[in-house]
Amino acid sequence: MKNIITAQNIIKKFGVGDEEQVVLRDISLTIQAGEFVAIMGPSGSGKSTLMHALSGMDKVTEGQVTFDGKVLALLKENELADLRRNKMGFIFQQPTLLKNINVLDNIILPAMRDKRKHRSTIIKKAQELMERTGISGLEKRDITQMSGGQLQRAGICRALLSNPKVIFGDEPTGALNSKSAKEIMNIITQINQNGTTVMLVTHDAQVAAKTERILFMRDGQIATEMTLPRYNGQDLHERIDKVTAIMKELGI
Ligand SMILES: Nc1ncnc2c1ncn2[C@@H]1O[C@H](COP(=O)(O)OP(=O)(O)OP(=O)(O)O)[C@@H](O)[C@H]1O
Repeated sequence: MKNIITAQNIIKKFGVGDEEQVVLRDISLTIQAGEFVAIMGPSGSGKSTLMHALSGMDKVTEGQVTFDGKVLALLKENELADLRRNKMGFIFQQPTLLKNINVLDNIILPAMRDKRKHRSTIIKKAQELMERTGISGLEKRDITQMSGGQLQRAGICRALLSNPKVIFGDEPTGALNSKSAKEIMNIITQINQNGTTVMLVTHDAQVAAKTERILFMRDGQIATEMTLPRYNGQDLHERIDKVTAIMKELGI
């Protein structure tokens, strides 16, 4: 398997002087292409900061992050923006969609910045993704008339449009009811099973239990990690029990 992300001794500090706070404390890790990873840990332990560092959304204070063979700190701003647009997809708790344009236009908006691609090719791909995520037919819908689950599906379509190598999700099911959360997790699992590397920050043991590798953070470090076999729809309760046992052990 190929390494897609490598972090070497990364440290992230915020603030200066008396205000300085060390949020990531010397983290080294490797993510291989195709992995399905969850990051868990108490509030403030540095989960989102770690994801921001690995995706180049934020710079590290010390250490080095390599993404798909490229050292992020050595890239120019426009190269980093290109890398993020073409090789990474982001799913947030609530997708940031624009209210004055319809669903399809929201989905294709970031991809339209790539002048090498034709609008018709982008629309065709967007429609395929809408079909795959169960929102086909809603192309012209105003986003104020969509449910939370439908909006998240649109956010996923937008994230997948560039065929990213890695999908980063920060609490992607955090704002959804349990039925929608389950459906969105099924879609994300499918994305991973089709070969895309997926990394999710989550507080939810049910979500983490469907992944294959869980990094447990505490106080800016990876306290421990566990691996699980690929989830095949069976034994979810056993998997959740394993996750919660470690959370308990770590006092998370
Ligand atoms: N831009 C920033 N400037 C200053 N401090 C920050 C910034 N981003 C995060 N922090 C601080 O870093 C620490 C870790 O934050 P982070 O969001 O990574 O934690 P988390 O584990 O994702 O928490 P949660 O589960 O609550 O989202 C917190 O104390 C937070 O206040």
